Formats: sequence, C-alpha cells, structure tokens
Amino acid sequence: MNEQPPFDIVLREQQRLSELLSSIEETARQNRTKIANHETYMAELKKERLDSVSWREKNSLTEKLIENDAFDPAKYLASFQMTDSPYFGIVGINDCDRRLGAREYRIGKQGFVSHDNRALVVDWRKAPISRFFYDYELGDEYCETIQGKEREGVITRRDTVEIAKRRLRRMECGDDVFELAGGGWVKNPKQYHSTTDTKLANQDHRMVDIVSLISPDQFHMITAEATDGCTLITGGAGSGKTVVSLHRLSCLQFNDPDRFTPERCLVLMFNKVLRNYVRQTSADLLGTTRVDTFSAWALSAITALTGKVIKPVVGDALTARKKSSRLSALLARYVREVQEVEPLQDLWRFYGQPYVLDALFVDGTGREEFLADLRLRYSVRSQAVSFADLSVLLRLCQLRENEGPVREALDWYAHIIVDEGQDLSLLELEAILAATDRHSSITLSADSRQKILSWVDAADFDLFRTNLKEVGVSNETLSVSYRCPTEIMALAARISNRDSEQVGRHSGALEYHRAEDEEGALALLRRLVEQLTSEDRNSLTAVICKKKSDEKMLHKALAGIPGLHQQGELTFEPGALVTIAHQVKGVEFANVILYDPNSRNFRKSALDRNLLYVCVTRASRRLDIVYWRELAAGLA
Ligand SMILES: Nc1ncnc2c1ncn2[C@@H]1O[C@H](COP(=O)(O)OP(=O)(O)OP(=O)(O)O)[C@@H](O)[C@H]1O
Repeated sequence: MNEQPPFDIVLREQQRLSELLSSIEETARQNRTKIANHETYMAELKKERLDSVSWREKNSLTEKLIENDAFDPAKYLASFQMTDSPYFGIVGINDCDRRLGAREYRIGKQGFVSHDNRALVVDWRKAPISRFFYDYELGDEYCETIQGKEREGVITRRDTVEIAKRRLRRMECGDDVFELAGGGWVKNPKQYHSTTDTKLANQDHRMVDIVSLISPDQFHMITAEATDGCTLITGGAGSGKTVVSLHRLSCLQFNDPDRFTPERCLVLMFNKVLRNYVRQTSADLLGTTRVDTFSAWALSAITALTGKVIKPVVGDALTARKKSSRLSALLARYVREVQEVEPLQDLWRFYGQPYVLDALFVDGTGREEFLADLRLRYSVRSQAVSFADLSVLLRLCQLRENEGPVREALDWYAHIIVDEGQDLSLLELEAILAATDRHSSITLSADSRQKILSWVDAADFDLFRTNLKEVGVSNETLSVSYRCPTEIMALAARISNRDSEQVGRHSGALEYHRAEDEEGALALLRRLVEQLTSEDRNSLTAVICKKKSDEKMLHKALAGIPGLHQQGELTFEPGALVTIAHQVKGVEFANVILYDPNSRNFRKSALDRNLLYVCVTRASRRLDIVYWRELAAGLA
C-alpha cells in the first residue's frame, strides 16, 4: 500500500508522530534502566545487611534501605500506556507573551513527559491547557488565567487526528479531512463523524469515550471543580448525561487523586444491561471504580452494615407502597422510638407499626393480612426479603448505625454518580446520599421524560431535589441531542409533547412499515432485519417490543438470520437482537425496529408515553416502525 501522502500537513504530522514514538521508546528504555539500577542497588544493600555482623551497621543499612525506597523510580515513573494511539487532538496557540509565543500542544488520553523533560502529550483532563482545544475554534482569541498568569493570544490550529496501532490514519483540519482510504491518502470535505461510526469500525457497540468530541458546554460540566453537594445534570435522550458524568468523575480522580480514590467512588446504573454497556469505557476512564446497579450495591452495603448476606426474592405485590416517599420520615421516627438489634426483625417490626400500616394501606384493604404475615415472619425470624424491601432495610441499617463511616455503606464515598435518577425512589436516593462523606458529593443525571417505573412516585425526585438544597445543588442542562438524527428527535418531541431539542449534525432515517395483519408484520420484520444485517455486518439492530411474551415469539420468527443473538442475551456485538422496552433505557443501537407499538400497549398515560419516548430515542442511525393495528398516540 502506498501510504506516502501527497499532503504536507499529513507528512509533517507523520514526522511528529514518528519522533514522539521514538521518544516514548527511549523514555521507556531509560526508565527501565533507572528501575533496574535501583533494584540492583537495593539488592546489594540487602545482601550487605544480611552479611553484616555488626548490629550498628545493620541498623544503618536498614535506614538506608528505607530512605532509598522512598525514591524508588518505579513509583514515580508512570509508564505510558497509550503508545498505540498517543494523542487525538492538536491545538496551536500564539500567545501575546513572547516567551511563550507560538506553540502546539498534543492532547491525549494520558500525558507524556519525555526523558529529557518535555511535556510532549498533555492529558485531556488537564483543563488549563486542554481548554484551548475544547473551548475554542480556529482563529478565536483567548484570555485565560493559567497557573495564576493572565494569558492572551489567538488559536492558530485545532485539528483532530486518529492514530491506530501507531499509524496516523485520519486528520480533521478545519473543513478538510485527510484519510487513508483504498491504499492511499485522500482529501475529502469534512463530514460529521459520530460515535456510532467508531462503534461500527470497532465492531463493538458498547459505549465509547468522547474525549475527542467533548463540546464546550460538556467541557465546562466535566471540568467543574468538585464542590460539596449535588450536581444535577438534566437533558433529553442522547444529550450525553451518562458520558458526561463518567468523564467528570475521571477528571475529579485525575485532578484530586488523594480524595477521589477508586475505592471511594461509585457509579450506579439503572440495570445490568446499562452497566454492561458502559463497563469497558468506565474501566478505561475510572480504573477499578465500582460500577453497579442500585440493588447490587444496596445488598453489599447491607452486608457491610450488618454482617449479613441477603438473598432477595423477586416479585412483591407491595413494591409501589414500599417505595413510597412517606416511609422516609416514618423510618426516622421508628428508629428514635424503637430498639431492635436483629436487622430483619427490625424491618418486620417497622412495617408493623400502626403509623406505617396507615401509610402503606391508606384505604385499609389488605392491612390485616399483611400484619398477620409480618407477625409470622417475626416469630419465625424470617429472612425472606424482596427486592422492594432493600431500600427500606438499607435506610434502616444506615439510621441505626452510630459509629461513623462504614466502608462502602455510610459516610464513605467521596463521589457517587447516579444515572437515570428519575427512576429512583426517595428512599433509594436518600440511602445513596447517606453513603457519601461529609461533602455529599454526587453527580445525578435525570430526564423526567424517561421515567418508566410505575412503582416509583414521580414526585419523589422533585422532593429529593428540594431536600438536596440543604447539601447544595447545582443544576446543569445539556441541550443538544447527539444520539438521534433530526427526524427521530422530531418524532420523540411529538411523543413527549414537548419542544424538539437541538440535534447534533448527523441525519438518519425514519420509516413506517404497515402490514395487513400480524403474519404480514412478522414477514416484513424478517425481511427488514435480514436487509439491515446484511447491508452492514458491523452494525447492531435491535428489535424492541413492549411485552415479554412477544420477545420470545419474535425471536422465533427471526430464527436462522445470520448474526441473530441468543434469546434473552443483550450483548453489544454486531448483529441483531430482540428485547423489550424496559430493558433498553440508557443504551443505544445503530438501528432500531419498533415492533407493533399499538395504542393498547402504549396508552395515553405519562408512563407509556415516556416508555415510547425511550424506545424511539435508542436509534442512532435509523428507526423503523413495523405495525398493523392502530398506532400509539404520538406515532401516528
Ligand atoms: N459531544 C459529543 N459529540 C458527539 N457525540 C456525543 C457527544 N456527547 C455525547 N455523544 C454521544 O451521544 C450519545 C448519547 O450519550 P449518552 O448515552 O451519554 O446520553 P444520555 O443523555 O445519557 O442519553 P439517555 O438519556 O437516552 O440515556 C452517545 O453515543 C455519545 O457517545
């Protein structure tokens, strides 16, 4: 392949890259030598100490060993991990201060300082420098305070590059794109490059980072200094709430590593699907920070507080009542008035208090049966906790604990990210807040249009927001939707009865496919899935239906199509999958086929409208609607 580019700008960048790679290698070599020399010296000292017969000499050698250990080069010479793709951005400035003058910075996912002490790559989280890249356009004048000094000047270059396996593959410079295509370098007009393009190229549809794409608005949120209290990020579907929160935590950890250690940070996701979707990127950005569902974290927090391992059962007819915001104040009262040592006995006793029963059974129906059941549970010391009991039990245990911080459960975390906060109950939100240290530092993302759980009271979130005022709350709004093309966002606006959001720059497709009957719709669906998967084998198509029973039936109807994922398996490999609406919140697919969204399955209630909004906004490229009966309101 002839990769000799006919473009000077590309040639110069290839040269820069090659020099950088040589420097990375040389630095690594010198570091290895320094570390080896240190190890040899330490081994010699240890041997000398072993051979020595004088205790004075032994003591002096021990001191020397301790002293030298503090200067172990392995501790401070961080190895550079990003050699395959050392940087993604280039920003040039011409500063009015002549000592600084004209210079360029390369921005990467990890900073690199060479053996001869030159900062050749700047970490994207080093806001004072990376701000030039994220906050400004080519030709803009800047005025910034950097390390206490006023800096003024002009931005002379702002390019994005793609480097893979140590080779330059693409450069975006102003309106031009230079890229390797079909064996040589070509120049094209700039086109919008979305994260879906990256996913297709990687053949992996899990979340990707957006470090090279962060918008100025997002940059401000991501790099905002840690404050006490809650940062509430709101915004419509696909506006970047999840990615922005994760990048924000990455910045906090980078800039204040002593406070935001991975074990003192926590990311809570809506369900396992969303957790799996973000896991790779969260690991890249946040290292070993725990990313989990609320239930999984609550279980471990209960264990940390009580020493008990709980195995909750699924299904509880009283779920909505046990999530009621009224229980919050009642728990506080109960803990003040009643003493009970055993945690589960404590829970049964709490439910049995007359004022709790009044709150749970407003019209009295079912109250006596519940009380009889509680008495039985108390007498046999029942351990049968349901998922709905978890937040009550956790809050109860937190309120009972008087001894101060408890690892991963109480007064412990330096920062917690809560995604999809609108679907958490007041008790769940309060338990999370109680798990933070005295700074109550939380990033909470939420979109009221995507509230889909019937058992959570819609007012809970507002109540929590009001309560948060005590610890401090700052509101941030993301207003551009990057995921969905214009056509789909216009439909989403109709469904949610709200104004259409500002949309990123890509276009897509929205098509309706009407069949005569169910049989016709299934045949149509099959043809569509076959067409979409064969047209682009790297893409991921999700068929979304409302009911669990339809999921099985649709999977059967699509059997044999190459690339069809196993039933019930929601992975993000290329191909096609069938899933239900409640599983897909927070995630996205290149293509979505919404199957049979009829007016009986999606009624005019707020929850159904929200669910429909969630479904249509999962598509980053195209949305197809297959139907044969009356469409749900908003779709027609
Ligand atoms: N500045 C950006 N430039 C390009 N793409 C972006 C940008 N910010 C976010 N995205 C992309 O937009 C999509 C949506 O991001 P994300 O999932 O974080 O949004 P969200 O607000 O959490 O959505 P939802 O509420 O639907 O879960 C992702 O594919 C993400 O990579």
